[in-house]
Amino acid sequence: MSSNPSHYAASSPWCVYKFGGSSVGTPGRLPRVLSLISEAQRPLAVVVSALGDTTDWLISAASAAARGDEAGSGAELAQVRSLARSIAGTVLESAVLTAHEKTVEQLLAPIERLLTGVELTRECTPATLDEVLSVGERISSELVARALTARGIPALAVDARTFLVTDETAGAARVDIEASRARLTPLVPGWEGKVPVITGFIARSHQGRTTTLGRNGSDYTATLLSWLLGARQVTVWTDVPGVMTADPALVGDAYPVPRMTYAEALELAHFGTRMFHPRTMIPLLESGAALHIRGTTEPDAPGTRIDAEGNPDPHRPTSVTSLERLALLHVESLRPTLNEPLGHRVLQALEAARITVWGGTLSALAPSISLVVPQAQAERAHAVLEEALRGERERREVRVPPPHAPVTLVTLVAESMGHRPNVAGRFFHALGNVGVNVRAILQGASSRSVSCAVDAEDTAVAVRTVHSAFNLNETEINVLLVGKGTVGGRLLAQLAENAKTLKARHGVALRLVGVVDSRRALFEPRGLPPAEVHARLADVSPGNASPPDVRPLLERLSRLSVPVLVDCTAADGLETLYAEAFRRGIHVVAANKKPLARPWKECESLHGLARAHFRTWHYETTVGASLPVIETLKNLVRTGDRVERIEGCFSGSLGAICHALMDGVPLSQAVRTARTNGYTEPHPRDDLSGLDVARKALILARELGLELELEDVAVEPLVPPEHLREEDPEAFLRTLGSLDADVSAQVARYRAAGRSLRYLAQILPNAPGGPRVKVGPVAVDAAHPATGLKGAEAMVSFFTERYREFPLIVRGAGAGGDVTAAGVLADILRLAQNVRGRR
Ligand SMILES: NC(=O)C1=CN([C@@H]2O[C@H](COP(=O)(O)OP(=O)(O)OC[C@H]3O[C@@H](n4cnc5c(N)ncnc54)[C@H](OP(=O)(O)O)[C@@H]3O)[C@@H](O)[C@H]2O)C=CC1
Ligand SMILES: N[C@@H](CC=O)C(=O)O
Repeated sequence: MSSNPSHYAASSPWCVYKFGGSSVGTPGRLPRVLSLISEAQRPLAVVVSALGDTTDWLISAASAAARGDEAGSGAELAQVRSLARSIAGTVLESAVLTAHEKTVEQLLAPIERLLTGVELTRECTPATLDEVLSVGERISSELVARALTARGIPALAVDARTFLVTDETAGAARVDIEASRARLTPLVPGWEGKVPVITGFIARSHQGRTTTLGRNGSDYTATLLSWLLGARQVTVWTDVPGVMTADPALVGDAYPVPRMTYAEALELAHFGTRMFHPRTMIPLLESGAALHIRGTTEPDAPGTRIDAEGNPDPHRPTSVTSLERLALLHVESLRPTLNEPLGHRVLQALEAARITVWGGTLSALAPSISLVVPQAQAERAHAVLEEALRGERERREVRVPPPHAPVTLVTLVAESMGHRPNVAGRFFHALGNVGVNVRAILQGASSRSVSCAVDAEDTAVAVRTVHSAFNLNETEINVLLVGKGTVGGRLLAQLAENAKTLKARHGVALRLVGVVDSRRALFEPRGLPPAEVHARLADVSPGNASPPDVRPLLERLSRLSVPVLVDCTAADGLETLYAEAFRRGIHVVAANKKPLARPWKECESLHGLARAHFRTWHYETTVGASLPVIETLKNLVRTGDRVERIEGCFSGSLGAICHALMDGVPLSQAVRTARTNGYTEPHPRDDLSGLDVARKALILARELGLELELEDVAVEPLVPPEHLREEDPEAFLRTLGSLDADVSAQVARYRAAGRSLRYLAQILPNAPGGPRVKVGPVAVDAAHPATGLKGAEAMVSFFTERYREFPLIVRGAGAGGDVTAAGVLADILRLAQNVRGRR
């Protein structure tokens, strides 16, 4: 190839369009292709691929023939014929159609004969296969040229074999550019005033054999042609609106990159973008022509322009790719130094065995080596290394462990890598934050990309996380909500109300992907509109399991970026779900106190599990709804203060009930009102028994590091225990009526004595004889700080070494759907803040 770019620099008025198989071979799309051609500037050369899946069918036909399967081969060819006929039928009138069908038959006849030969010899050589495949593009170019002509656009079908000259390599031939130029030059005047519709992918060897140009060969034909014609621009029309920031199948928010350099495109092609083959770029690098990738379905969208300049904006988007089905090979040194560095020998051995090495890390001094190879070649590569390092292994100098597979190579292609700080830092920080285990790090020598090998199961989350850390102004959080009652219901409303502000002001895109209640489950990874959840859930028929099994949903949730399980139930046993969530890399935000009140050891191991998997478990709302009680306590402990006493009214419902009683409201009515206002637990018995307050006290005590159990909390219920046996909440409320008179009389006595009924909690970490925690009703005097509490107000006073004279007091609404939901939302946002990949 030429080493003198200026000699063949893009300077002619020619433009080149290339249309892929789905653009020309999907019913209904060809008319759009014809319109795009008719509107394009002239002179225009068009390159086409084979229609739809024609190439795959031809490959199958050849394989069937090689097996001697005449019927199978015929069936595949019948598909080729049928598609050619049906697509032609959409754009050609009957007279032209008949002529076209005749041409198709003429093109297929020699291929059928060739396949008969293959059947007889039971062998399809690569050269024969090239000949068979060539018919696909020839049918396509005949069709498009005819359809253009029929629309009054002069066009002619051009077989690229008339000018593209290659070596003899079958399957991926090398183009002889000078010989091709010599053949093309005399042909071009014949194209005057017409659109040449040229076969992509195929060429002819010096010896006159049909050859093909390998994967994405038609793109290569188009860029080669642009070079030969001196065209300034090649437009590749595809199904997608340009080169995307990530694979849209993995990342819903991926968007087209407006501009990039050839070098970036090459890097992307190398590391997994299936849109173009690195070879496609070579003619462009030589001539300086721009490559434009545009979508046939959105022809007015700008698409992606690839040229020498790329995008000068320092905040331009960055692309993330993934290359899957790989394996990681290690050579581990068992000695601090070796006599001879191994890198060269290792690479040489793998190269001799024709094993593709996608990348690796090795250094001149440290002998340990990591290499990424195709999974299909991993076992062979392992054997090759064992053999190559036999001496070292026998001397116990190195170890070659079995390959680790499957892994995926995740690559960030960033032109700015080399000249902007913290690109790699942000890449790894983002992955670390979502707990993706980076198994090996590879930085390209071009300093234009950074790659790492991750376990295959982490592919989606890794790609999404890196994509959002670099390309989105927001952190995307995916929420699975369990429980949609008082708190969960208000959370849904707040998600609907605040979504826009959260995105615009705080850069957080909160996506609700699933909702579960006691009977039904709904999951939609693309997101559920929170306002529609109640109606959508009502449409789901309850499954056999009640409550539904949430574990399969965790699997799906874990594949999304920043997955969060939000527990707004009061259900028992959710600790097992949390454990499963942590193991799967899912964060937990909970209003449910029960998992925190499990036996100390169990609870500690759950915290340990969260830490081990780098997950967070936020539960601020479990004490005092959205009052900052737990965070305040954590801060006191973190900053080295010594907590001497915690006390207060921890229950919003009991606060409201006591306050109503003092106002002369009967107990049964006070409890019913508290329940209606959403202050009580699903079963109000949990409040009146003191159990709910005991759980809160235990949660705070454990935050102090006290190894206490729920049974260690001394609990005095608000009403006598014999009235706390009814299981059904409604029936329970009715039975409370029998207590109304006694309770009212008692409260009247307190009032007469200038006292008020309050339900207090006290934690004494340093009490003589060991920590003491107690909760129960107290008739407090007028001077007591709890006397002033109104309605559902809660209050937590921290008496510490630093806050001895004047305690640190947290006070405010201690229950209610709205405040609690706001606290849950705040916990989710706190998590978002922590996991955010910083720019
Ligand atoms: N209310 C408040 O002021 C505060 C409450 N909290 C805590 O918030 C949690 C929720 O309270 P609240 O909203 O009042 O309770 P609700 O009874 O109003 O709602 C509970 C929800 O959980 C669902 N649910 C119950 N069991 C299961 C299960 N096993 N699996 C899946 N879903 C289940 C229920 O389903 P279904 O709809 O089918 O019945 C319902 O949607 C409790 O743990 C409470 O302690 C914390 C602070 C304040
Ligand atoms: N039932 C609880 C609700 C919050 O945890 C209370 O009354 O405080």
